[in-house]
Amino acid sequence: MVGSGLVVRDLSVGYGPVRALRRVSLEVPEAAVVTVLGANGSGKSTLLRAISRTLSFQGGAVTEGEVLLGDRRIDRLPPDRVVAAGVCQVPEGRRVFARMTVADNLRAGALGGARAGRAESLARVRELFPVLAQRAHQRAGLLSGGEQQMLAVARALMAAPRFLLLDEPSLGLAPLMAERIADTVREINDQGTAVLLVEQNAALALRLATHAYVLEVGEVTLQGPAAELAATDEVRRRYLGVVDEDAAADAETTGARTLTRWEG
Ligand SMILES: Nc1ncnc2c1ncn2[C@@H]1O[C@H](COP(=O)(O)OP(=O)(O)OP(=O)(O)O)[C@@H](O)[C@H]1O
Repeated sequence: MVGSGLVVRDLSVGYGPVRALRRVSLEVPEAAVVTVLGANGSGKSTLLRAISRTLSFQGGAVTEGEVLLGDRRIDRLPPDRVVAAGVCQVPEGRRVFARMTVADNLRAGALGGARAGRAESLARVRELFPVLAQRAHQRAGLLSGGEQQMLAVARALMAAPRFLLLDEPSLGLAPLMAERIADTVREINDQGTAVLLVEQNAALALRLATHAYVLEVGEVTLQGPAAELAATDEVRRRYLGVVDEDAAADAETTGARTLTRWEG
């Protein structure tokens, strides 16, 4: 799969004098689910913004490194061209257009994608999220928090991305709704879309992902197969401890063989 995936290489990012990422490297193979775990402020959103080229809207800039999609560098493209290249971000905080209808939100999402695939994309999101089809003519601001998150994901899918960047999709949702979102992420991936998932809910993220990275203060400190990462003392204590002991216990049996510790 190497060669067609999304590759971040030695990426450093600053917001003025604030260094938010230091030489971060990561790979999302085609059709994989990869997760990035990290505490508040560790740089997770910054990483997604750097890939989607929306950093400048937040006053940030890449200072070194590159982002590749297959053999093509995408770190100099404007954000709409990144979408057209097949990489689409769902930002944190379910930013839907609250005054617009559900249907118009979806139409807005399709603007970045190829015109030819629009009907197909719409059929796909209707099937994934029947509730959005039922509420097509309702204002998006009237949807529940979980439904708004579905709409944010659906809107991104309208551009028919090959790589979906998800920023904390479970944030602020009740456990049952978070599970539904997780099921949807799995289904989206089953349909062939690769997912780069940023999450504070490590138990949920490690269940979905095949490969995981831990970011601490802007640096990758640990990476490896998700099951093996979930078995490490560090991840269990810092990211799984209180959240989900069952996941940690399951993971314990898998052992940790191929983890790579990154030394600064
Ligand atoms: N627009 C900005 N201007 C200045 N500094 C910023 C900006 N956005 C983020 N930062 C800083 O960059 C670092 C990384 O922040 P980032 O939001 O990427 O972390 P995060 O892991 O996504 O955190 P959270 O889970 O709280 O969203 C933090 O030190 C943060 O204060």
